[in-house]
Amino acid sequence: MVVATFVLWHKRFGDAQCLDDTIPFVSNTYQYMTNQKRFLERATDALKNNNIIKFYLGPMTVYMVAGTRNVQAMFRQSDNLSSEIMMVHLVLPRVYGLTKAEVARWERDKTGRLETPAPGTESHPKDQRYFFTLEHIYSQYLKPKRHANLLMETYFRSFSQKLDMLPIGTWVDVNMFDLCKRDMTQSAMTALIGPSIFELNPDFIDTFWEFDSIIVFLFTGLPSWLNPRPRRVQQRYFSMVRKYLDYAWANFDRNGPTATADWEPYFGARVARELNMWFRDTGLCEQSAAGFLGTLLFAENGNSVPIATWGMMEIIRDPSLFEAVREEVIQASTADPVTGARVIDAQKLISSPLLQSVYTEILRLHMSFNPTRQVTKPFKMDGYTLKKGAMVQAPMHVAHYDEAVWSVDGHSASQFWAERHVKYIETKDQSGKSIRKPEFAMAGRPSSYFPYGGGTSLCAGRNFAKGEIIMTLGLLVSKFDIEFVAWTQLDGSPSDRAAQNDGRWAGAAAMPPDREMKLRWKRLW
Ligand code: HEM
Repeated sequence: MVVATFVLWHKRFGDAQCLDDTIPFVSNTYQYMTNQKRFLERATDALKNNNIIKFYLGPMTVYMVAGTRNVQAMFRQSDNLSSEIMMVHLVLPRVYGLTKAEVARWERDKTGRLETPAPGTESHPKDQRYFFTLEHIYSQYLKPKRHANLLMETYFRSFSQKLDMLPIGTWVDVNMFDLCKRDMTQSAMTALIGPSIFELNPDFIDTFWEFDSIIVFLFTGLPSWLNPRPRRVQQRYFSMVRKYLDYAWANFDRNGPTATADWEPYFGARVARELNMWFRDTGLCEQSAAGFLGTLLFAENGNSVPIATWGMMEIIRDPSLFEAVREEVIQASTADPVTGARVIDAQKLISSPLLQSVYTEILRLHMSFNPTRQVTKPFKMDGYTLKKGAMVQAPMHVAHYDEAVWSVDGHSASQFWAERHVKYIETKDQSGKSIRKPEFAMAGRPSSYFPYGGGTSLCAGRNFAKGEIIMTLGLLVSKFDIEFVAWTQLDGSPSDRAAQNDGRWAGAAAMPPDREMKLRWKRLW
């Protein structure tokens, strides 16, 4: 009764409840920047009693929201919330490394991402509508199924070729996470930007994963004198991308027949080429173009690779799941009667119920990103007035682990359960015999599941990512007999437990496994 009266009083008079802050304005800020995992645990507890809480990040007010209506409101297109301001103030200068003058050009663009400029901005020059043009290139050349499928095919060809170099019938020791980090990443990058970046920079993959490990620090904006490593790694990584761009421009013929090809070796897929041509035409300096492209490579691999690794780890540790997944691959493929080599029907595999369920589970449990918007006009959410200038975040971790939404039949929300999203339908086969047919059906509310974010900044690569992840799982499970050997620390030393989410990535991206899985495998075809 007392709590209810307190909540009603707060709603009636305005502001959301504050998250405890031992030293006001300092403790929460420090924990948010240095231990996001613990911060999110505290926020999750607080959000159990209230669908909106408030805290301060330095001088900035931040609202964290949960619950169907609030999450939907946050992703809805509206004049009250913007994702562009954050991009201008945090992402472009800190992560992409754009110069001040370039950031200022993006800042002047208030027209939004939609085709029709935001009201009152109609006179802004069309060739300076940067957010819209970026969105337009993704909408034309990355999001559509046709382009996502082309990327997936190139990825799959390259990844298969790497596996085909292993001898047939011989047991080989493998570290699962390490293999995905190397071979998936190289194949996905080749599909997106072509192969030359690896020829020009032999240690590009290692540098990329080093960049992946410091990107959170770039976001938080800790000054370089306090922590110089992130900036150093960023510069080293972007100069490798820059070297690649210089080479690609020196060899690519913009007026030649490959300028509009689906894929060519210098710039790779059409989306990467269109982006690079636009960077050049719009006067973005070479180092900033490298920042853009380097960050796109992070978007492409920083989530897909750890997520696919989790998928393999779950499948390998459960032999009956391994067999069931292999059976689905057999159903979705044809085999050469002599060599046993399989031709997998990608579209059929991607719509297989069990694999889709596994894919949904691993994204639910391991993706942890806080989609963020900034309040441009005060407005009401869940009875509270959100102040202009404040940030609003919907931490997906809170929604994805909500027991009330995801817990079923004794399988708690925090547990991986491969069949959580499979429903069995009673039907009849051709002979009229009753059969139970599995179908994919999301077990919880869609508004409690948003691994790809939502609204206008919904992940542009999600169609490619889904195909890439499911095809990787299907290929590995059908191509190899696999035996689990041991869990180890990431440096190879023994571990007394299985992998868990590495909390250093909490709130920022997919949380990778904090342990390696050692295994033996034997190629079958
Ligand atoms: C498991 C895989 C992936 C996950 C979970 C994922 C998730 C996300 C999330 C959460 C966002 C931010 C959305 C927001 O701010 O509301 C995002 C943005 C983005 N992602 Fe992905 N992503 C994945 C794979 C990919 C791939 C393979 C690509 C391909 C290049 C890609 C390209 C992008 C781009 C370009 C954006 C920026 C979109 C924009 O601001 O308009 N992502 N992704």
